[in-house]
Amino acid sequence: MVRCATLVIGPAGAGKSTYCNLMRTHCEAQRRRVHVVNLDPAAEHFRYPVAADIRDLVPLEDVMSELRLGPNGGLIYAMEYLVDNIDWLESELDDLGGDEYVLFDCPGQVELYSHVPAMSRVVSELQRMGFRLASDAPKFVAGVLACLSAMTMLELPHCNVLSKCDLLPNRRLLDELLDADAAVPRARGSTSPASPRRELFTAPALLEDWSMVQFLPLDPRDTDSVDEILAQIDNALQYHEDVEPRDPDERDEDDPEVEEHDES
Ligand SMILES: Nc1nc2c(ncn2[C@@H]2O[C@H](COP(=O)(O)OP(=O)(O)OP(=O)(O)O)[C@@H](O)[C@H]2O)c(=O)[nH]1
Ligand SMILES: [Mg+2]
Repeated sequence: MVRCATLVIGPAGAGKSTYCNLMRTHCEAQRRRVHVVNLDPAAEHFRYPVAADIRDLVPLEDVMSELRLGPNGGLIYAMEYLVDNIDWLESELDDLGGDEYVLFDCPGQVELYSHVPAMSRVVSELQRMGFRLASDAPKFVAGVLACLSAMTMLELPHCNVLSKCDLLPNRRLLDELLDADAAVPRARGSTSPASPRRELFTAPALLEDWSMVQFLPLDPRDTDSVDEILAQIDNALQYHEDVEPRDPDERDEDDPEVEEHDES
């Protein structure tokens, strides 16, 4: 049985849950079954069918009121509680059955990916369960250091997504920014005083020089941009190597059909 999963991480409001729903819909249109698991104890609304929900194990409100913790302390406690009760997640994931591709919609708090070991322990446990993992971070350029921190802490293949590119008034500027070969000579050769725009050109280009961080633009209206991200993740996970081909007419009884799901 192939078990592949992506951890979708990124700052609060970056678009993690939207990404999970978009990727689920996109994969299902290609007859690839995807499960989305909520690992954010503070989440409230879902636009995707939730295959497993950490709030069933440890609701954040209960942690905060019973232990008199604030939202951040409560979240860290909840993630550590998950690690201590990993059997619960293991059994939920076992129930999904079949060839699995799981998206984990993760909490946004950066400390979980920098100095608190809870998320890297979750990663180790998922690997012990036989999951091939990649992490996928919807972020903007300013998040690059947080992104590097998460990459080194989680030690997983990583695909960095620039979310919300549909909101850009000038997409050409972004494409120039992401074109490292063009940007480096321009930034290095320039004699003009440092400007925010020049800094923007230099930072991602140098990082790409060191093959550390690459960015993929995500425009939810552009199927090609979603395909490109999926292809990068599949490549990192070697997803297609072991997957059994499915009959195009085959339809599993438990194929998800719910398009809109609101827990509130
Ligand atoms: N235009 C546009 N809006 C987006 C995109 N992705 C997310 N949004 C919007 O951004 C807001 C936050 O998106 P979410 O998917 O809830 O972000 P999140 O990272 O899951 O947020 P938290 O779980 O609170 O950390 C919502 O209003 C989304 O509709 C995108 O690619 N384009
Ligand atoms: Mg979310």
